[in-house]
Amino acid sequence: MDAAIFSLIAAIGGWCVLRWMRTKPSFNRPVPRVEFDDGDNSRVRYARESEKLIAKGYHDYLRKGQAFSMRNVVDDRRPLVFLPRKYLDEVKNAPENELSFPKFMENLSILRHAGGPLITDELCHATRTDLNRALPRLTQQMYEGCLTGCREFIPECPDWTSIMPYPLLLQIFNRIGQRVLVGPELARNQEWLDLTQNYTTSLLQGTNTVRAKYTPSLRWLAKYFERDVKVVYKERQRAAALLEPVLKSRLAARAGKQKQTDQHEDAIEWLIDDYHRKGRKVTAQEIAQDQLGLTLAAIHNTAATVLSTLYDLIDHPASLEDIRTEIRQTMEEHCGKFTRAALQSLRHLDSFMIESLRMHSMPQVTVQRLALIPKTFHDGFHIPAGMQVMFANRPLNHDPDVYPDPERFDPKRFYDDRDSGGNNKQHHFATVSDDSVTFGSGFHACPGRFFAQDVIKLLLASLLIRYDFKFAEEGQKRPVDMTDNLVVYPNATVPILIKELSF
Ligand code: HEM
Repeated sequence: MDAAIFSLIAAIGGWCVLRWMRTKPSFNRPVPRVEFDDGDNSRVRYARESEKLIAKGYHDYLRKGQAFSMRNVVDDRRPLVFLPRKYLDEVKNAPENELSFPKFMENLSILRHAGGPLITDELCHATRTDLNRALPRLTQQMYEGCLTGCREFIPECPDWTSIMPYPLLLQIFNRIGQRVLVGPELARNQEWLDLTQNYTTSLLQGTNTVRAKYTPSLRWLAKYFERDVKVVYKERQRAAALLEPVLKSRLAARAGKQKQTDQHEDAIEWLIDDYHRKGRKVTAQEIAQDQLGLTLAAIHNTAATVLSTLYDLIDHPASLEDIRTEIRQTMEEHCGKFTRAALQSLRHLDSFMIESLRMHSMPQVTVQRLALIPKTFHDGFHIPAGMQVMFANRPLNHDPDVYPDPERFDPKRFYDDRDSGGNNKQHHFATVSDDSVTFGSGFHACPGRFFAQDVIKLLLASLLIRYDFKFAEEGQKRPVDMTDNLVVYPNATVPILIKELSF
């Protein structure tokens, strides 16, 4: 009996040591930890001021080719490891079983424990392949969606009228986005629209609660006790219930060979295709998970990018006029319609959007990966399994070695480059390169960026040719951005003035 207890204790002890060894960071070179100097390194401080620390780490270490680490408020056992650019190629090309983006996301947002959708292969495939192929055919439909959205959500404003722009932009973008993602059956269903619009906020609330109240090993309990997490699960169930009849009818149409599939060009159809290609039956629960995953990836960050660009346009009235003229000319040339080619010819707008995104990029960090096994880089630098690695995006966009005079907003910074450089591809809004990682890099680079680019242009075109905008106060400038952990948002709490243009 004693021997059995002794063996059990020894086994548990051995398991603890092994676990400790797996989780204990063991870099083979110093990876300095960057913290606030005044000793206040609280969770709240990180949520609000992480930008300062990342900028400090970028300046003190990354620019010199050395990695640094920072507190990980999601899991204190594993700090966030920021890598210098010399490792970008190896990270972006690393296979999934070495450095994983989906696993990173799952860990960072505690998706599994907060009821959030996982990033599935099917949802990535639908975006990367099918959505991007369909985009040229969807341009005019999306433009009409923008016009209808503007008419429906923006109040009549023959004189200067105060509006809160973000909720309006969000509603318009969600309407257009859902037409492409979920298709015609639910794109005008108010319950679906409310659910998808609110889902990101519910999930954020759920993950914040789980983070704040539960240590990593007890997070699985949250779904039984936490109201915020129960709400997320309930919304997911409701999404599946709304999708069930749509899925049934689409599958029935396929079975009856009514050729109805030809009529649909949306993510439901692409997802069904992908599940079937893999020989799998698809359920409403799975489609709901993928639809909510797409909603999460697409809706808020694109609407916030429109808001951010609009703020910059108000701050630069001469550029706004140039862009308005460019849009009008393009529309005349294309008989009032929008094609992909017409969108691509909006070069002033494109250059302005890239500059706005450079100055105010929302993700502070991108190309984020979880090391599933230990990884050794070309120069011998070694990171242990379990580390979360990433690249600092915002400081790169403000690095004077990459962008001369980086704090100056230059609306034509990328327009001129396109003329002189000969390599037009280098400077389109959706382009990713080693100098521009706002949309990530490598295989996992945001597959929705072309869709985001097109809708942002269409929405701005619809707004600028119909309305004038200004800030409420004389001499007022763009409000200061707001930080929430690793994301920086345009401040959406400020009203602006809008007025219909007279022709
Ligand atoms: C301005 C808006 C957007 C920004 C700034 C943005 C940014 C990003 C970033 C930084 C990543 C991670 C890339 C990496 O780590 O290498 C990503 C991934 C992703 N994005 Fe976007 N995104 C935007 C809009 C969209 C839209 C509109 C969609 C869908 C229609 C979308 C779908 C996705 C998906 C599915 C992934 C995961 C890709 C994968 O795992 O392979 N995004 N996005």
